[in-house]
Amino acid sequence: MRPRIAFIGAGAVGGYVGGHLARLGHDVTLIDPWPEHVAAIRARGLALSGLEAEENVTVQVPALHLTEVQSAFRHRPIDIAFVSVKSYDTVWATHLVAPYLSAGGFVVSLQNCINEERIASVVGWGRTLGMIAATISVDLYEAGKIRRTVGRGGAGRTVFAVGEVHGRITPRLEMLRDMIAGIDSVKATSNLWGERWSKLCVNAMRNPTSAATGLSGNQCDQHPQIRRFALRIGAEAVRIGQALGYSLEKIQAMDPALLAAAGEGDPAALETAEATLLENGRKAQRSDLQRPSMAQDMAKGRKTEIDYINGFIAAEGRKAGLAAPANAALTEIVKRVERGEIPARPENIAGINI
Ligand SMILES: NC(=O)C1=CN([C@@H]2O[C@H](COP(=O)(O)OP(=O)(O)OC[C@H]3O[C@@H](n4cnc5c(N)ncnc54)[C@H](OP(=O)(O)O)[C@@H]3O)[C@@H](O)[C@H]2O)C=CC1
Ligand SMILES: CC(C)(CO)C(=O)C(=O)O
Repeated sequence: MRPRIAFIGAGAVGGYVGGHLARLGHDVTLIDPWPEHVAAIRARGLALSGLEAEENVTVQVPALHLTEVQSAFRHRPIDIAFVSVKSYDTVWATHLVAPYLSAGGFVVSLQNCINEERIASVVGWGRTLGMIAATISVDLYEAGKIRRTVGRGGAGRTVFAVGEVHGRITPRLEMLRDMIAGIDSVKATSNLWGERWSKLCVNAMRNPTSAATGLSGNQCDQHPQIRRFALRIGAEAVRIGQALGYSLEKIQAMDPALLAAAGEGDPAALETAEATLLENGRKAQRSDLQRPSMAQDMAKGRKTEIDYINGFIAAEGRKAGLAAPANAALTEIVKRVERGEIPARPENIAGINI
């Protein structure tokens, strides 16, 4: 029998992955708190788009509001529950589906940041897996409509990674990998924690810079001061990750050592790193519409994940005895923009003097 799959959070990432799995014939149900989004999917299907015409599809997929979960699942338990809400919503989202998991059912964190422990606090470590959307960028720009703003990865670029918390490659992990492979390139990793911290470094560099300035991903890379500040953010995050014992992967196509040296001002490393950031956008065909999820939140007037990204890095740095002044300063700036105290503008970062 096909595994019964539920997505708690059918926003940009949950909706994109869930919608494509449904298109591929999997037994998917989307669950979301935004009533208009659920109503739009029910009325017109979920419209998914990308840079190429063949990526544009409308998928008919069952969509539930949170209040409908108990009646939908009480007789047909869930085998795979993807949690794809913002980090601050992780615990309640896991509680929502925990009672409906089948005997072998498990929960996958399809999120940024490091939320596996939050999920495990509800369902236990044995039922917790991680999935990293490493090089995708999507946004829920209108109820029922999600667009991808970078090119497909295919053989040239691995888009997703799935991993067990203990690092072993298990049959259920291989099943998950094979399922996701229908959407885009994916690897089963034995280094979930290293992948998680490496993606945290990417998010720390890209998400708040765009959110605090109002610039798109491409504009941030093209702005010399913001680009260099992002490298400094990345360097602090790398040093702290290493001090905590993570085995880091490449970060935005850079070796962690190169990124750290660049952010700390080594001229040769800086030149290579800056060129790499600019080249990445071209290679990924990043559209000028692309804005990281935190910038999307800011534009929608929604709460950001800043405390789970740069704020978390600074807090972990304190534990490791390493200062993270750039991450701490950017956390405060994002919070000020979020509270409406200052507008999002390039000067917020270009003017930082630490
Ligand atoms: N977007 C991306 O490209 C990527 C995101 N991620 C990560 O995936 C996780 C989920 O993020 P993402 O999918 O971007 O989240 P979204 O913001 O797109 O969706 C999350 C929830 O936000 C609400 N929401 C979104 N837009 C609106 C709107 N216009 N009006 C009302 N409610 C809205 C919905 O519920 P509710 O109102 O209850 O919140 C929705 O379920 C996060 O951890 C993120 O960091 C990872 C890789 C890439
Ligand atoms: C697209 C990407 C990689 C940008 O940092 C992301 O993860 C996000 O938007 O949260």
